[in-house]
Amino acid sequence: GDFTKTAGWLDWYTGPSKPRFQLPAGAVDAHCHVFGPGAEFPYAPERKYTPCDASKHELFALRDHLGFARNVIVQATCHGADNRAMVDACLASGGKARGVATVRRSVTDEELQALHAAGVRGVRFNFVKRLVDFTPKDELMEIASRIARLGWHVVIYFEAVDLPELWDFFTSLPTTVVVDHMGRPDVSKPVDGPEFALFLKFMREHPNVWSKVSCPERLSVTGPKALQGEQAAYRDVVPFARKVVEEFPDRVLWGTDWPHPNLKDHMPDDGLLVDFIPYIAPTAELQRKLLVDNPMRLYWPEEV
Ligand SMILES: O=C(O)/C=C(\C=C(/O)C(=O)O)C(=O)O
Repeated sequence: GDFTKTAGWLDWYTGPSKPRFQLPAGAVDAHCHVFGPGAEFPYAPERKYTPCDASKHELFALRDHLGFARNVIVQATCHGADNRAMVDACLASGGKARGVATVRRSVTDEELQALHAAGVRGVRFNFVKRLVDFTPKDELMEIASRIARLGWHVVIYFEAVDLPELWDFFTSLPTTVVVDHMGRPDVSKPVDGPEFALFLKFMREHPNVWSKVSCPERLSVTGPKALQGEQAAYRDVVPFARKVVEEFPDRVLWGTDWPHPNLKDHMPDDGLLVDFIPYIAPTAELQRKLLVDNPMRLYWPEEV
């Protein structure tokens, strides 16, 4: 396959800083990926980008460097419905990683059982048009019904402008639903404006809906530069993420999103991303729920 990087696709940040923020014991990086290595785990022919290789070894080294105890490894679109790289990393983690897979309606019950045995606890439905082609809703609902019987949840990735048209489908899903990156709000709009209000309504009216308050680097207009003094990096994202954490403290997750696919203008220092957490979860209790209690309840319920 073609292992060259797509134009402008940045490699992840080499030598991330040590976070100043001390993660609580047992913290979970609840959104990250492994890519390839392409020679062993080829990228999907239908992919819309070709990443650089990003192995389980580098992921686990980052986990230890930042102070996380566990990972949730999410299938990315560059591997399509070929979950082998993610499964390989889960199996190599010694029980410290769970997975979220991508499956098609053709997946067999035996394949689902094998994914469960490897530590998979959810499937991912991606609606971001630059990443995937359209999948019929009846196929997705069929998959959701099948995996619900395994006790799995559905992770959804979509852009805020598409929430209205996806609303009926999302609110019909028969499982816990976890939204990636708050549904990508436009943070140049007011946090109390109608666009973000629709997302908050989605969570308010549907207690089965959770959200990751991750990826400020994807959403921010002000960027990674912090103002003098106490201002956070990606300060324009803080009001949005903090609102979700404070209103739904038991239904939020956080992740690095390493190795940060498809970022073009800058590559975040993962240590800096961890230092963003206290700005959006300002108390020790909120931090413990966000980083330990919530991901453990969802991914390692047998240990809670
Ligand atoms: O990694 C992310 O969560 C975000 C992106 C990519 C994917 O999720 C993917 O390829 O599956 C993106 O916004 O490009």
